[in-house]
Amino acid sequence: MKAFPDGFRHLPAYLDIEQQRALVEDIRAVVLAAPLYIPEMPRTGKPMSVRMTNCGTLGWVTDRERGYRYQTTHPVTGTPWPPIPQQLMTIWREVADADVEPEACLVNFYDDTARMGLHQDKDEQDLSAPVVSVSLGDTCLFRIGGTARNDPTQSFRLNSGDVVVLGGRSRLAFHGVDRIFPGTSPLLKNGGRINLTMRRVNRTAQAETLP
Ligand SMILES: O=C(O)CCC(=O)C(=O)O
Ligand SMILES: [Fe+2]
Repeated sequence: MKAFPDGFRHLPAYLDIEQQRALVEDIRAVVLAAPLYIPEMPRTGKPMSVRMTNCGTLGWVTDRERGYRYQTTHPVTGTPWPPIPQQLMTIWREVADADVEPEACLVNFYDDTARMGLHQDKDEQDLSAPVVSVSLGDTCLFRIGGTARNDPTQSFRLNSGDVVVLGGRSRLAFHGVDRIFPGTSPLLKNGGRINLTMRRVNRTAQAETLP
């Protein structure tokens, strides 16, 4: 048994190839409605290597001036995000063990050289719901540690169709993507990797009114 933090789950090959193909078609439609854009690091404006878009009532965006945030509209086109595809909502209901629905689904596209530095997902008000991630296309090397940046980390491969749940004590675990392994999946015609992360952002109205 690997010593991952409580609440971390890796579900290998959660989606079969037909489910993966159907999801890719859904994401193609999302990207047509809400094109991938190049996110910028806060303050420095340094472009990230991953291209992004979102679906859901809220989307996670970042640029030099305003930094990391959730908003209801695409930062470039100004239009509302398309809805989260039903297949993704079903995965959330199956694995999230939460009584709320996700508001945001971040769509990350990695080309062969893209990566994502070690970070926490902590821009959400509601940290009781997990982050649920779905991987499609080329395999990546994923790294996860503890809740402090310098905690020891472990690395493993995420393959197309894998689902990861960051919940409980792993909800604020540092994690990142060190590299993509090009040519490891035939799913995406032009190669690369898609990662979809569903997040609950706002606390529920019910929770706010309880004593
Ligand atoms: O691509 C991945 O597997 C992780 C993505 C991620 O950590 C994020 O979008 O916050
Ligand atoms: Fe993340």
